[in-house]
Amino acid sequence: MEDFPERSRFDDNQIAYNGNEEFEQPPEQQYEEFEQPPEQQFDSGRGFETNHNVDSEGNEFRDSFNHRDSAAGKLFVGGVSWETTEEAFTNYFSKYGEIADSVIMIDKHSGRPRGFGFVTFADPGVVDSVLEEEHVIDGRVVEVKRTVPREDMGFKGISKRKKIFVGGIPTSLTDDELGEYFSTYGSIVEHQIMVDHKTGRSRGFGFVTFENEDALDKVFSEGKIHELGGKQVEIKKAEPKRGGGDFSGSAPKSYGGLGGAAAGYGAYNSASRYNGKMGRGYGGGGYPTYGTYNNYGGNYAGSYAGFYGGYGGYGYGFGYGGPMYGNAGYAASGYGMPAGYGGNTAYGGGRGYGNGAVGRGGGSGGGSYGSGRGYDRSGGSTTGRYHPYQKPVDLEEEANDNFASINGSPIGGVVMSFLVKTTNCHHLSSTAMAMCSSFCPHLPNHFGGRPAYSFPTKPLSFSFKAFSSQASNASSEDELPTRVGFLGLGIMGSPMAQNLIKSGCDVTVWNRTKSKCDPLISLGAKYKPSPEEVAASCDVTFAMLADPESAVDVALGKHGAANGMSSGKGYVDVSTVDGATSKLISGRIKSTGASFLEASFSGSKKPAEDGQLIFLTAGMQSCDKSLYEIAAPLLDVMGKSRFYLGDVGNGAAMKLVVNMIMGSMMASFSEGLLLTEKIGLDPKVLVEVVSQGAISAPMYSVKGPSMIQSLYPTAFPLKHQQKDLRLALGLAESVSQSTPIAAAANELYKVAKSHGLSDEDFSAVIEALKPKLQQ
Ligand SMILES: NC(=O)C1=CN([C@@H]2O[C@H](COP(=O)(O)OP(=O)(O)OC[C@H]3O[C@@H](n4cnc5c(N)ncnc54)[C@H](OP(=O)(O)O)[C@@H]3O)[C@@H](O)[C@H]2O)C=CC1
Ligand SMILES: O=CCCC(=O)O
Repeated sequence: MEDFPERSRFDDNQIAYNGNEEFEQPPEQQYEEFEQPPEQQFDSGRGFETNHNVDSEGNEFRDSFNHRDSAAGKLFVGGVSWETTEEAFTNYFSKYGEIADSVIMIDKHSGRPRGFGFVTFADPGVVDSVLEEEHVIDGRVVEVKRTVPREDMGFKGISKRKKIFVGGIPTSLTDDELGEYFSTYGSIVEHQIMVDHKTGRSRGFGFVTFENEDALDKVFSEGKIHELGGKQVEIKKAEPKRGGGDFSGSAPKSYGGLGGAAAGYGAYNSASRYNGKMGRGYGGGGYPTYGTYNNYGGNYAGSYAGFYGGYGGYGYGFGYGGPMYGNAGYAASGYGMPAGYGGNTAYGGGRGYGNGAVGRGGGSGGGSYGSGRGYDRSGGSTTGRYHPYQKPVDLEEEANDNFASINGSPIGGVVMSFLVKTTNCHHLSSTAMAMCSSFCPHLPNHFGGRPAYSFPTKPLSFSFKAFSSQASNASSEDELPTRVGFLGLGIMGSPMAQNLIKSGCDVTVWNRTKSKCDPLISLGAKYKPSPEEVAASCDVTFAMLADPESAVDVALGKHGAANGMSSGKGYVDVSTVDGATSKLISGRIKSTGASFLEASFSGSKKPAEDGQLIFLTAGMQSCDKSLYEIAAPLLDVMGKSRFYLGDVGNGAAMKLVVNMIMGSMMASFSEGLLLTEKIGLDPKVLVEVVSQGAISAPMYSVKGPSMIQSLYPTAFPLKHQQKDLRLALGLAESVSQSTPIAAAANELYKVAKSHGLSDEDFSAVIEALKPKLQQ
């Protein structure tokens, strides 16, 4: 699904910056290791945040008192309901003694509470008794922790910032050129463009350390955007790394998933530390800040939470990384919550799981690469080894990990039915692994896969060969084709084409409604007045059209793309269509001597903006192989992973199955929301409850709050969801598979459409269940 980069490009950083503006910190810092358990991260309270969340203008937080003077009586209070007012918060604690100060932290961007606060007692002596008790404010159990002055945490000297992060560095820029540019602001101690350790290619960002802070002031006095190597780069103050790095330890001291950016302490040693409360994942500060739907784990989890997940918001299992994205696994007994609370881009890559009775979260996420490796297989020692960049993964280790997670996962049933022996599958996730067939072919060298361990074999009834790959590994050696066409600039096509442009491709666009081309033209795209002319002028042409009819029309109609195709060119259809349509287009394109690739995808608007789509490709056989290799780096610009599913039609089929599930989930969720309300319960609480349990899905947490308000900002139009259900039902029919749930859901979407909700987000299906629409 939607919303949620390693590429040797700025997109890495874009996720952190452009995709979600919340984070103040460059990715490198977001991924720095923690050495503090969550409560200590909070411990320093505003003092801490002063270091980490306040931007260069220093205006993020209310600051009504000096924490250094008052730390003795100061407590951190986490898990505070959004509903709780400061007055209620203060009143609650006043029963323990005179309050010197109290504050609920507010997100500076959204103005919303961040789910935690601080209370300072005039008499530090009362703190112990407060800590001894359980606290419930406005119906919600809150966590109260002692704070520790930052001075005691070994972060001294942190304010001496002389280092900047530079993002968006053109890949052609050299280290020397970086140094040369910034040396005009002052003496430089060190400068470095970060490179992909595997390929040696620039990752599009770097660091410059000045000799003194004056230089820093000078460089920032000219703004955060500088022109370097002909491109605009963005500078940020960098935070010094703190210690830590290896989180190996014994169970009682282990942290769940030390992951990436907002990494989320998966389920921080829940049993022992939290007296048996399971799965208190301190996520990437996800708790209070619901992003928009589009943001999924992104905004939501990491949202404004300050850059180290654990610091800012107070996870409580609200971040994502849940089954759909994060592969946050579930322990067979008692889970460690679907911990991964990603940060900024936060699809928690988290592998939360645990084999013992003690759930260990596997929080992760954070940007794209939080490895979030915290887990505990047996209740014994825990390896919380953290590496800022998860990729490449250790196949064997990960395979084992994922096996554990699959077993207990709520999607386990589905996944297990796909489980087959895998060889040479470059593993991405449990889902990805599950997709690899026993016949997984030898991947092209650039896939770099190593033999993985074998899952228990269960034969597939499908004959396709499948493999998956994480985007960055697959195409690292490939060059981007220079001339790329893009047909269809709707909700999805526009951000996808935009990412191609930003990555340096020479993009030519066309859209039926020409005005939608204008923003892309202003970004540097060329325009051609017909699909035919786009195809004729490009090496590879992508099509992102509404439905089978428009996909056929644009590809095969008068002045359609096929007319401009010829040998050596490629056509990649990324629209959601049925297999038959895909085969029809493929056949006609191939008849021109060109190649065809099917590449539908999962993910919606925000992942499209963030280059985090999940491609479901097919059609590499025979003549299309080279197109696959050519298209792969382009798909990697737009997406985070690719599955290869075999013959043309399989990509479409997989996409339809995914969307069939999604459509039913949304319909069912809608019923639940309305039922909750009808029986006098708070649907907001339902959203919270769901988000903390096994059925958690980003979709619910992100869309739920707006659905409750009858708001449906469109990310995925309802009409397309109904189209996908219709096509999926056709697919099911073709193999005599019974799909009564999807059929019922389809009817609901049809009702919604008939009431004019076609262009609303598909979550508007809830309206079809409301009495006024049912009459
Ligand atoms: N939104 C989402 O979250 C996702 C959508 N998808 C799928 O991607 C496809 C596009 O989705 P999305 O961008 O959301 O949809 P939009 O409705 O926003 O865009 C549809 C695009 O198709 C074009 N189009 C429609 N009819 C015709 C036609 N007859 N001839 C030529 N062009 C036509 C539209 O042109 P014009 O601007 O002129 O109307 C527009 O460019 C759909 O198949 C959808 O199911 C897949 C994954 C996620
Ligand atoms: O086809 C649309 C899928 C939307 C999503 O994956 O969030």
